Amino acid sequence: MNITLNDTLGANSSLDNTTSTGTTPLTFPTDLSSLVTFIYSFAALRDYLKLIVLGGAFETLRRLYSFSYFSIVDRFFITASFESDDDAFQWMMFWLSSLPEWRKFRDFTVSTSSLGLGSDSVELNEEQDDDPSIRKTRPVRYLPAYAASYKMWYKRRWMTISRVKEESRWYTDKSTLTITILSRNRSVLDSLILEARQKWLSARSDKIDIYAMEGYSSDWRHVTSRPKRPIKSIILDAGVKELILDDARDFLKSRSWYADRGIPFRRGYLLYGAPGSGKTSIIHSLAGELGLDIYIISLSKYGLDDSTLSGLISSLPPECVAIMEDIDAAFTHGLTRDTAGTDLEDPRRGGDPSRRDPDDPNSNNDPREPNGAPGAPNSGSKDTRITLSGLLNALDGVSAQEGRLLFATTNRYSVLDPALTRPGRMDLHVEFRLASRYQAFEMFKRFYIPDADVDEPEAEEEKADGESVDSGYETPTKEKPAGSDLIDLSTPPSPAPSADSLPNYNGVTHSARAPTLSKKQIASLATRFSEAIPEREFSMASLQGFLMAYKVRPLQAVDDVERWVEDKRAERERKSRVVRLEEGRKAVVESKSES
Ligand SMILES: Nc1ncnc2c1ncn2[C@@H]1O[C@H](COP(=O)(O)OP(=O)(O)OP(=O)(O)O)[C@@H](O)[C@H]1O
Repeated sequence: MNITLNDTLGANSSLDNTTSTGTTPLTFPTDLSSLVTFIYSFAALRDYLKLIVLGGAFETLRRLYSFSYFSIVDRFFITASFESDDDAFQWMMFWLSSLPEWRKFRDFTVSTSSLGLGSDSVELNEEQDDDPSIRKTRPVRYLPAYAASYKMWYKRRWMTISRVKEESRWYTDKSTLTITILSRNRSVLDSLILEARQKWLSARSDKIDIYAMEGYSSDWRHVTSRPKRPIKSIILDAGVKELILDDARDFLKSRSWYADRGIPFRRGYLLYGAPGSGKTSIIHSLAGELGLDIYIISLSKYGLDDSTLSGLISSLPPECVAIMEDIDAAFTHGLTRDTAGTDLEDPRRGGDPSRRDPDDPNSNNDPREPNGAPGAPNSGSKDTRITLSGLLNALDGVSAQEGRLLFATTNRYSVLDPALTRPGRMDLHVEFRLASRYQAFEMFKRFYIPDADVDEPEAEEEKADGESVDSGYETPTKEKPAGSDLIDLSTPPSPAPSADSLPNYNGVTHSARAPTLSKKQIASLATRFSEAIPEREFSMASLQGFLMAYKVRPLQAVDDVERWVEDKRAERERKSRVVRLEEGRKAVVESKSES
């Protein structure tokens, strides 16, 4: 093949099969060096070639650099990532915000989004919290900025911290915190994480964390942190609180005792009885007392099935308080072993606790005498999600978590299947009844005597000037009140105060309206109040509701309580008449349609 080069600049070359006059015929190079010379003779190709060689060299160098960088990082650095929906992320953020170096950085994301953080210390200066107007907004937090990389020393080791935003499937604001430490020893990371967790825990010793089920998965999600409720604020019949608390404490100390005997290390508590009698409150308070977090299992949650439930229970932490509220309400007609399954969303089921009147005896308050027809086996709905056997398996199957305290509550004790309530699943059954006079007395006292006084009665014994002060407390006697079979009651025998011995209201503002009463006067008023409350007829929640309306008017509360009792009784009578009428009407319609 002949090639004709018709080009002086090299750019306008043309190749021709024919040799023409005035052109220099070129033969195509057959060896490599003449090929290079041949290509090199084209100016444009020459430039391209230079570019390719240079680019290739740069790329090779870049790859070499990143390869060596990452092999050095792999060899000499430790990298850990923390995801924002995980507890460890919160520990790290809390720890980070407590470092003096953190205060020196100048590049932040300022956000009111909590990212699930319960930590206060990532917020702005605490002094500003005192301003009541600020509490109307969500707390502002300094978070590590997305683009920034923070460099600092940790235990004389170089460390960098960065945060990367993730596009999540669920469109939630998810991010990952990455920490890189210059160290070949992983124990540095271990100690950093332990330190962060310890800091987090000790800063939160007055709070409990509450977790709930995450969507349809078997994961737990941090919902909120709450201040611990003092156990003293729960007023129960004498001995009940101590019984539960001592039992739980004893259980937590007995891991090896259980192991030695081959007994699964789990404890179940069934709190049953009247609505508004303090079942939920005591569980929260107890968790605080034991320093455990709360995990709420909502059996009636749409989409919960046997395998999710089992996954949830097996992923509980080694020590925690798990709560199943209204355990009967998860099933249409109560739990029986024959229950093939139930329709969780059936609005017709009788167990909707929100619709019950806590003080209405017709509303199924007394668990021993349930109003509705209990325990009818479910015929098996197509919407079945959770079954009794699924629940039993989750409670004590092989995957059930060891070390947890499970609290189940119900207002309808008698509809529960014995398999569910047997020892091993529910080891301790505690009944909560409507308020006794003792409880009414104690509630009144707690309501109007400031906390500090209630918690430290000894401090009141002697005044600074030596004058003794009656704390208003009576030593509990062994005498039992009429109608109470559970309690040791201290009924203060103090006489009702005479009208002129009571102070008058002395101001117009909210706080000034509250008269200054001595403990003795409060105790006397509490006696009058409790005498007006019929034994076991009203729930503690409704007594609390009544007193809330008299927040700073204890005298008026005592004056009005009898009328309130009458009104409540009349209202209850009215309601039960309506129910009877409706039932009568229904019966007539049914008998007509049958005939
Ligand atoms: N024994 C009690 N001592 C102090 N407060 C109480 C007591 N019982 C109820 N309360 C108050 O009543 C309210 C409702 O109480 P709680 O939710 O604990 O009742 P419950 O028995 O769990 O009711 P339900 O069965 O309807 O869920 C709370 O605000 C709580 O402070």
